[in-house]
Amino acid sequence: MTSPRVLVVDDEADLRELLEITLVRMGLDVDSAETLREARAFLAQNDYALILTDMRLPDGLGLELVQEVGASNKSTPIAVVTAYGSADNAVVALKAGAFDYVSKPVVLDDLRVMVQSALRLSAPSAQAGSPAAAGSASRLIGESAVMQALRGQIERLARSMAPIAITGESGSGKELVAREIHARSSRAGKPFIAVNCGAIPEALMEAEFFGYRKGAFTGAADERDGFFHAANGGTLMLDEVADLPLAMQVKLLRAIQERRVRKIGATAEEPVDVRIISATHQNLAHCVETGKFRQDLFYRLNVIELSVPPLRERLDDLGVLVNGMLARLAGPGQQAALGPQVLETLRTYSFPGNVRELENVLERALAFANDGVIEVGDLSLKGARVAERPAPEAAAAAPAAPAAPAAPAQVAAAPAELPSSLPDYLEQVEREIILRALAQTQFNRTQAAMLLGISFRQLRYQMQKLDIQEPEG
Ligand SMILES: Nc1ncnc2c1ncn2[C@@H]1O[C@H](COP(=O)(O)OP(=O)(O)OP(=O)(O)O)[C@@H](O)[C@H]1O
Repeated sequence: MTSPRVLVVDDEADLRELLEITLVRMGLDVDSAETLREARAFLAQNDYALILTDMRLPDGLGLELVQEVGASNKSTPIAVVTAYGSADNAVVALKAGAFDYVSKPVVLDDLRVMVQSALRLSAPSAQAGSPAAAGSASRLIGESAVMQALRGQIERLARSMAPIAITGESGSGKELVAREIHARSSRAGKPFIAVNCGAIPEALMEAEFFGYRKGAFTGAADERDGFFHAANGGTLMLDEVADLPLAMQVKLLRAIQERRVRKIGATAEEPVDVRIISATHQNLAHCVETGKFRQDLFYRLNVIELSVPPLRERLDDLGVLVNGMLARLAGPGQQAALGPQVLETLRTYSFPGNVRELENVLERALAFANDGVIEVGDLSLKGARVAERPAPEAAAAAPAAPAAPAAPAQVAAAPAELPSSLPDYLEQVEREIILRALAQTQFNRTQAAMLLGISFRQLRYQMQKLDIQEPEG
């Protein structure tokens, strides 16, 4: 079996030699070129598992090669060597389609990690074993034109290390898209860690992201890894990234730029190999304008933007989405289907909560449905005018009666004032109880969470969900 072949393009003899030696020691065959012209000649003759090019070459920029390789249909991973401190070059190269970059002076460990990652991409055996190549069922449902375009982008982006910023309304599928990118990448065998940046108390953030050494602070009884270590070799998704406090943004930028993290209480930094995907339903550029988000971190995270369209802009997918969800929601051996006009009714709804709301609507409707067949009356769509269902007593009183005909006008309204929407009612109750607990504890969320027997994070999450804000001042 022949060794994978790598093309090194660099006019600096010392660096070229260092790269060559390192790659040969990794068991690779290496060709070297000093100019773009030589590189093109090699590329015309051979297929490479990886191309590694310097940015500045005597007859042009390495970037040109990145673009040419990207435009060819070979999809060879190409990485650039960038000058020290030249974050701009790295970002520009990644935007142009580079697989990854290493900065000068080249740290050999970083180089090896990058090369191995590239080789996993080109190795046919590795691909055959990966869930992606096995044609693994994608959880991302949808055949509309926008979804097909999104799938194409996912496939392409899965082959690079470029940071991706996913935007889209709440519940539109941002996390699912991030998971899909990870699952289709050479990192699929390593962890995917999703972190809700808004749900971590500020005081714990550094420890959560970077970990800590034993004894680093009171309560640090054992050494602990942070998210970066946990995601090593894989993907770290920073969800609701706009919620990061400014102080943490600085530390995160450093970690992303240096690809190194220092645990609290540690003296040395440790290398981490993590692909960053960020997501937010806010307008991050606007957060930069208002000073809530650092421009430099924005620039680093936003190398590639991916936008997930809201469900109301891809209603063509409603049918397949519903089928996929019902198949999952129906218990084993049970059926779950839509009755007449249900799909049409769903089509008229705007789904402010997007796919997550659709899931919730179906789950709830299925709980009300007879024999697993959801009727229009089983749907409860916020603010939508949906035909009323017969009063529950009518159904309960005649359980044997098959599908009662349309509600007769004389069915009396329930005397005990049933809520018109159970979820809305429960939200209201939940809000009142949380507010009472917060009032009792002068808005000390830790204590309030304890009073309610839930974790701090759960409370914070519920507060966000119900839009409960701490009073000013
Ligand atoms: N295209 C899709 N096919 C199947 N399920 C989907 C699709 N899009 C979203 N979902 C489902 O909808 C739910 C919400 O998706 P997800 O958590 O990815 O959204 P999000 O945009 O990250 O939400 P948030 O902004 O609240 O973090 C999940 O249960 C997910 O599995």
